[in-house]
Amino acid sequence: MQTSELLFLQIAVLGVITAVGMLFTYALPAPSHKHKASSGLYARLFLLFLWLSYGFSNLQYIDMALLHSLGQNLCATLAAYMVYLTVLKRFGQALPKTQRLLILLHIACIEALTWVMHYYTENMVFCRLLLLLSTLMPIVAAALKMLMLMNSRSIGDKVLFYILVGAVVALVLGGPVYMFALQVAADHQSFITFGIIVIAMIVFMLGFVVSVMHSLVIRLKKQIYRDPLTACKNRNYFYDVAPTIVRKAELHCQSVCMLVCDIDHFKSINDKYGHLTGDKALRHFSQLLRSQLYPGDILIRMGGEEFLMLLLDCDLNRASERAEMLRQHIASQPLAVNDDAISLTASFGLLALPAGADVFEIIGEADQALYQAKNNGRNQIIAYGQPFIQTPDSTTLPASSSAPAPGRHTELGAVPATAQEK
Ligand SMILES: Nc1nc2c(ncn2[C@@H]2O[C@H](COP(=O)(O)OP(=O)(O)OP(=O)(O)O)[C@@H](O)[C@H]2O)c(=O)[nH]1
Repeated sequence: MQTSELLFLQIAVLGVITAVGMLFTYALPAPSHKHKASSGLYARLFLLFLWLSYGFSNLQYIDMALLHSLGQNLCATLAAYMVYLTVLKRFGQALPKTQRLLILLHIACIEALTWVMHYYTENMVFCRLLLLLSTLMPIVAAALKMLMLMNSRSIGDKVLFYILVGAVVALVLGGPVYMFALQVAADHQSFITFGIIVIAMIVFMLGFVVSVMHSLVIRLKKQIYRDPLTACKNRNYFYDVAPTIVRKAELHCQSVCMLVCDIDHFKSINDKYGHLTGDKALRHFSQLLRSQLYPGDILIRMGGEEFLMLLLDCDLNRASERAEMLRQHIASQPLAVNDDAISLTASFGLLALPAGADVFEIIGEADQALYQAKNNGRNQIIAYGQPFIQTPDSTTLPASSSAPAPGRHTELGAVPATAQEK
């Protein structure tokens, strides 16, 4: 096979790889954010310009040196800027006007310098040096941008960042060797360039895809665990994540309390004011709960008007104080609807988690305490297995016969002193 045929074949194969890569990006889920959605376009343009730069690089073997240098420098620099733009758009950022002008100026300077060098000297060293610096600059800028914007907990972002750092290192160390020291026959050099470009395309596209897919997984996880009405965590979160949180707290020797609460007579709000106002009341209620959370606490809407809180690093004494404060806070913050004020109260079931407790089983006991609070007249707190009942006026009564029997969890501690003193 002749050299020209071989070159043509390599350009064609790289064209097919470019086309497949470009099609592949269309299969990626497009984010709704305008700038983020356009990152796929810039990734495709990166592939296209890299392919074109390979095409132009091969013109040197058929005596079209000026076109080769002008085309290669232009397309390789544009490909490097496409990497920068892909990163910028991945994080939803627009390209500032000044940067746009600087990029245009940079490209115009490169083309002018390339042309001048060709005109005055046969020496290609300057042209190659120019190419190396021109491609290096945008990749370094992309790596720095990535460092500033990336989510350090996202594996996808980390992969893309390390790929960019790898590209910078490869350009700095390998670029001069390849451009100035490698003395091989034309068809061999073209084949090496072909290999380098294919690797650059595959690695960059893989990094881009991993980064996009991983942020999609994070987004989906957020949605799966989020209650759309109140923006609290939902029951899925309780099933999937709560056991891990409790186990971690136990490992750090922290006590954990579970507080379930339920709005009293919520049905009558729906019946009297309608479902939309009922929804408003749920949002209002969840905000009241959220406003009383401490860092590390977890608030979950278990369904309907029932919420669950995991109070971390909090013993039963402190939890009963906090539940009482919460109860009073809810009762003192009616929901304003038109000219009306809908007063809300809630009933609470409280439980300190024994070491090694299964949260899925223990929630049944917290629910029993909650039902007890409802049966006792609502707007009160019952601690499961504790011989006291918290009444609406904050006085503590000894457990009546209707209170939950001190049983499996009496070892959790004595009646909270503060509650008894009140
Ligand atoms: N507006 C609205 N209502 C809901 C939602 N989820 C559940 N509900 C209603 O919440 C009401 C719950 O009623 P019940 O379980 O009888 O409880 P309650 O009226 O609060 O009475 P107690 O809990 O015994 O004090 C039902 O009417 C449900 O339709 C929701 O997302 N929005």
